[in-house]
Amino acid sequence: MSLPLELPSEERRLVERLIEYNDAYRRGVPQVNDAQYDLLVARLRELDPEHPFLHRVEPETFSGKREIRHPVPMLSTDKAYTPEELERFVARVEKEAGEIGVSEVRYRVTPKLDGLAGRDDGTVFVTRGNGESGYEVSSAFAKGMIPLGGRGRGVGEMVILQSYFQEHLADAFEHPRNLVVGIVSSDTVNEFARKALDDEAVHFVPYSELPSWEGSGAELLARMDALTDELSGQVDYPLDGMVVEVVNPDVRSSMGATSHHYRWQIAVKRKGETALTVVREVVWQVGRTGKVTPVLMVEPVNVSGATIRRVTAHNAGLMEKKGLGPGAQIEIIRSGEVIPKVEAVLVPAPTTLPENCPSCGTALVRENDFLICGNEHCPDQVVQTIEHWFKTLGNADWFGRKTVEKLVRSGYDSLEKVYELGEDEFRAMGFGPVQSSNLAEAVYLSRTREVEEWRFLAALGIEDLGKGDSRKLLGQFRLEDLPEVGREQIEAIHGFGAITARSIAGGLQRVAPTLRHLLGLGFRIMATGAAREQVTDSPLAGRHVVFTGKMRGSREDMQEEARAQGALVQSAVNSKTDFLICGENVGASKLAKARQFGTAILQEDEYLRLIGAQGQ
Ligand SMILES: NC(=O)c1ccc[n+]([C@@H]2O[C@H](COP(=O)([O-])OP(=O)(O)OC[C@H]3O[C@@H](n4cnc5c(N)ncnc54)[C@H](O)[C@@H]3O)[C@@H](O)[C@H]2O)c1
Ligand SMILES: [Zn+2]
Repeated sequence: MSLPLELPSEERRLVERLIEYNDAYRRGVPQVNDAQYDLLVARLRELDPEHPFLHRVEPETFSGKREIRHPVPMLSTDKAYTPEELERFVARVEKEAGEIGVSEVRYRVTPKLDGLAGRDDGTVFVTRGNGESGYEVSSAFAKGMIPLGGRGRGVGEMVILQSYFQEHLADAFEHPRNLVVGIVSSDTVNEFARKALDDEAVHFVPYSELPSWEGSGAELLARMDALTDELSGQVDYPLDGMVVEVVNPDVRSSMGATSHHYRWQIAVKRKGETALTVVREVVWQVGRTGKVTPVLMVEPVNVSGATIRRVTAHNAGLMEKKGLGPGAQIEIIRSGEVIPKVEAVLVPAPTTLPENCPSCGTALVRENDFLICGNEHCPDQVVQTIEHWFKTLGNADWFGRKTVEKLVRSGYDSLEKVYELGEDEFRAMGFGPVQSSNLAEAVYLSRTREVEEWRFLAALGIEDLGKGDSRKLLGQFRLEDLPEVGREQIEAIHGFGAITARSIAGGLQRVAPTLRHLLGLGFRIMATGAAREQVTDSPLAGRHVVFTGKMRGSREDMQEEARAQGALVQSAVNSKTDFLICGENVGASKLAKARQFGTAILQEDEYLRLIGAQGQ
């Protein structure tokens, strides 16, 4: 067992962040977009090309599901972002083929589906997991996922029809993958997912069912762009490039695999595809913090396999400067995200800015490039605040956009009011009996399940105060003291500039009554803040710990002490658990689980010595 006693370095922080982002992404609640994530991965490769994180499949974990080993590993893919990188791949293949005496190598190209990978052997259906073993999600078919071509067709991808997503779900979900993950990972499915399943829009597509092209390396290199267009046009699923692979079995087996990808396979990604279109109409939307921003409704156009109707244009200033009014001809770019951006304006058109808030009619105020609605009871802002709260807390599902809109329309237009809601109130608003009971349960769970202090703070949705800055702030101040913290005190913390400090201080004052009210409701908040920051040199700092069996002392006290030393105390062992601390009469299954996950197992005495050695 190696103890985490070295000082935190950029590299370690970076890896911790990557692990957290990857985990969130695999759970269907990404915290950053793919391009941002890939940048961090590139930075790690620069710092330490040999880092283990870069040489394994980025794992996904679904709790409460049976783990099943794959007969052959399900690996990630190597990536080529430029034609040169693809040329180098072909050169590597041809060299290897030459060495084993194969003169004619065939390549196959298929669209790279952007969903959740799975393997269906006809009896059980398993996710990719960590590549070696995955989680059984056979129930997905009973829920209504359609196995394309029937059961038992091997590896493939769980996806939702792209046109269906654009039409019915693009407003409620950032990415179709998040919805698919939601369907397979939890026992219940939300209202959107239920409808998508009923409408037969959620599929498991075996890779063997995909349209494909086959040819030589020279043809491949000459035609890659055209092939991408042709194949994209033949599928109605979200795509993330093309997969190029060697067909010849002998070349495949001689090239083999790394611990991360097969050497005979590569994903070809375009940096972002662009298309030309015309602005038809400008729709203004109110954001959570009152910013009123434009969405361009454009002449429908096809970009990387998806029909685009809406394009973000960021702010009022940009609308004026670039001339993005109705009739403007624009080049749009789509790089990973579902909603594309303006890349260039080829023929500008004048635009008029709205004077009143589209949601509540309040006169808008101009602040630099932005239009602001200053009404804190503005319905659109309140809806997003409540939605953001539940999404960020992440410990209770069910509060999607449609549901929250209904609450706000019924007068429950603040977090204070939402926490007064019980089953009867939900029914009175017109929710069905099952949904009412689920919603009441979710309100209860969100209050009683443990939540990290920084997450709680970030969930309040204060402008400029995301998760990272919430952590930093709580490293210096206690949550309950924050409303009294002034701009200068925030500015004094490393990493906060004058402008953000002022905006955060203002935001904290605005939410102070809500914060005090919520704290009074007795949330189970795990101190991750000021108290913990001082003990980062404890061997428990940031570690996931589970206590089990009969302890000599009180288990509650031991858990409390562990938390005080910065540990995250869990109730059950999972892949994240670092230490299992055992008292007497420990169940065999807990131990087996710990061994399976490589968790360090400590007896009570050993543990006490470990933390006791600390202060010396
Ligand atoms: N936004 C975030 O927070 C975040 C976090 C982690 C990872 N990511 C993204 O995930 C990606 C890396 O993760 P990954 O390894 O899961 O994905 P990948 O992009 O490397 O893709 C590999 C997978 O593609 C699948 N696939 C789809 N179509 C296929 C086809 N036609 N043939 C063969 N295989 C096909 C396979 O199952 C394979 O496992 C990166 O693009 C990264 O940006 C994002
Ligand atoms: Zn408003």
